[in-house]
Amino acid sequence: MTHARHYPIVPLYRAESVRELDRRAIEVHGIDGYDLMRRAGRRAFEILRGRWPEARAVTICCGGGNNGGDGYVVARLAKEAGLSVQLIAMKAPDELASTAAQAARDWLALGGTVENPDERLRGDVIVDALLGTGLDRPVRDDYARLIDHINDERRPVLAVDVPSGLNADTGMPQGRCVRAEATVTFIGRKRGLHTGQAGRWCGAVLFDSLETPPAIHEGMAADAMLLDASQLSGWLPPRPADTHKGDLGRLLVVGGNHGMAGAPVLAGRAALRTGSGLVTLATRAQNALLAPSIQPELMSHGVETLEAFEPLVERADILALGPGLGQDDWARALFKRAVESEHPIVVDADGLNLLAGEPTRRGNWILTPHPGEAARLLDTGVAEVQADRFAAVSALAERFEAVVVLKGHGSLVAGPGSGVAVCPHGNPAMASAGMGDALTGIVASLMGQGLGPFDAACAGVLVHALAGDRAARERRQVLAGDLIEALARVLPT
Ligand SMILES: NC(=O)C1=CN([C@@H]2O[C@H](COP(=O)(O)OP(=O)(O)OC[C@H]3O[C@@H](n4cnc5c(N)ncnc54)[C@H](O)[C@@H]3O)[C@@H](O)[C@H]2O)[C@@H](O)CC1
Ligand SMILES: [K+]
Repeated sequence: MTHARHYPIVPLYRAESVRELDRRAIEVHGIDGYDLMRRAGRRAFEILRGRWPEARAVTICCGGGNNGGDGYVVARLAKEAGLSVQLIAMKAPDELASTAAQAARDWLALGGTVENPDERLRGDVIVDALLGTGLDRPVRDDYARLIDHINDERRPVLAVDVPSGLNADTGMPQGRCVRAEATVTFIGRKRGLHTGQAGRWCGAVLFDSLETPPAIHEGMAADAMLLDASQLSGWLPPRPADTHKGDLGRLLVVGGNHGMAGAPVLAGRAALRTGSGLVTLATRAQNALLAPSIQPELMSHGVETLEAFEPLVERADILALGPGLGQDDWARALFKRAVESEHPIVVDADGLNLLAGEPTRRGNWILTPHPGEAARLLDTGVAEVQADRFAAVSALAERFEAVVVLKGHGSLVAGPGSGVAVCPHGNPAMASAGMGDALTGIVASLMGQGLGPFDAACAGVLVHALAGDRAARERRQVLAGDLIEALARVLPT
C-alpha cells in the first residue's frame, strides 16, 4: 500500500489471499494442515468457554469443507470437557476431504455421533462451522434452510472464521447468512468482516493468527488495512512551542443556505476543536450572525455575491465545501469558484450533489460521501454501492482523482491507486443529523494542519469515530455537538 508509512499496518485480506497465507503456512513453513485445524478448533473452543461459561450443551453445525473440519475439532474438545454435544453435519463424515475427514474420524473415534440438518437444535450455544472462506457462490438451498433455522433459534452463535454465507471480500451475505454474536477468524483478517453489513452478521470480531509465522505475510499485498487508534500520535505530533494560529491552516467553510444555517457551524466548531487556529464561514447573509452567537471563536461572513466571496477564498488555505450548501444558483456559483481555486478542499453533502451533476477531476481534494451520495457520484444505486463498498470507494477515487471517504458502518478511505483503509470504530448512536458536518470539519482541519489528503482522511475518520464511541458511552443517541465535545478526549494532546 502507498501512503501508510508512519505506522504499523494491520493488513486486511480477501479470501483468496488468506488461502494463499494458509498455503504458505502449510507448504512453505511445514505446518501440518491438520495441526492448523486443531489450533483453529482449540481457539474457537476457548472463546466459546470464555464467552458462555455457563453453557452445558452446544450444537455444532459442520459444512462439507475445512470450515466444517474446524467444527469437528470444537466438537471433540467440547465432548472431552464434559459438555453435551450435538453435531449437525451437512455431509456424511466418510464423504469429507482430507483434513476435515481426519477431524471427523477423531470425533467418531471418541464416540461422537452425527445428526441430520433437520434435527431440532438443542445447544445453549450454536457453533457455526458451515462455510468459511471457501464460499464461492450463493448459499445452496439445504445450507440456507439450516442457516434460517439457526437464526430463528435466537440463541448465541459463535461463527468459525466467517459467519456462514457472508462474502469475506465484500461483507455482503450471499443469499443467506448466519447472524453471529461473535466471530473468530484465523490466520489473516478478512476485509469483508469490517465494513457495510458485516457488523450485523459477525457480532464481535476476534482474530487469531494460530501461531503462524509472520513471514507468511511477507510480500503479500494487503487488500486493505485496518485503522487503529495507535496511529493517531504519528499523524498528530506534538506542536512546536512557537506555533502560531496562522500555521494551523486558515479554513473557510462554505455552506449554510436558507434553512440550513447550522451545518457549517458544526463543521466550523469541529475544526476548531480538532486544532484549527482560524475558521471562517462563508454563508447566506441572513445566517451570518448565527455562528459567532453559538461559537464566538468562529468568524462568519454573509456572501450573497461572488464579489463578496472572492477575498475570503483568496485569504484561505483550505476549503470545506458543502455543509448545508443547497443546490440553487447561489450554491452552484460558490461551488464553481471554490473548485476552481488552488486550495485543498473537502467536499461533502450538497457539494457532492453538485459534483455529481458536473463530474470534475481535480486532485488535492477529499470527498466524503455517504452511500446515497456515492451512488449519485457513480451513477448507480445505493444497493450496488453497498454490495461492494471496497470497489465503490476505489472507483470514486479514480473517477474524481480524489481521496474518498465512503461513510457508513466501517467507513472506508481510498485514494487513486492506493489501498483501502477501514475504520473499525463508530456506533449506531451516531446515526444523527450533523455527523457528516462534524467529519468534514475534522478532516479539513487536519489537512489545514499539514496532513496530506489520504492521511487527513484516515486520521479524521478515526478521530470522528473514536469521539463518537466516547460520547456513546454515556448516551443512547449522540448528537454532533456531543461528538465535538468528545474530540478533546480522543485527540492526542
Ligand atoms: N488448512 C487450512 O487451509 C485451514 C483452513 N481452515 C478452515 O477452512 C476454511 C476453508 O476451508 P475450505 O476451503 O474447505 O472451504 P469451506 O469449508 O469454507 O467451504 C468449502 C465447502 O463448501 C462448499 N460450498 C462453497 N460454496 C457453497 C455454497 N454457496 N453453498 C453450499 N456449499 C458451498 C464447497 O463445495 C466445499 O465443500 C476456513 O474458512 C477455515 O475455517 C482452518 O482450519 C485453518 C487451516
Ligand atoms: K462459518
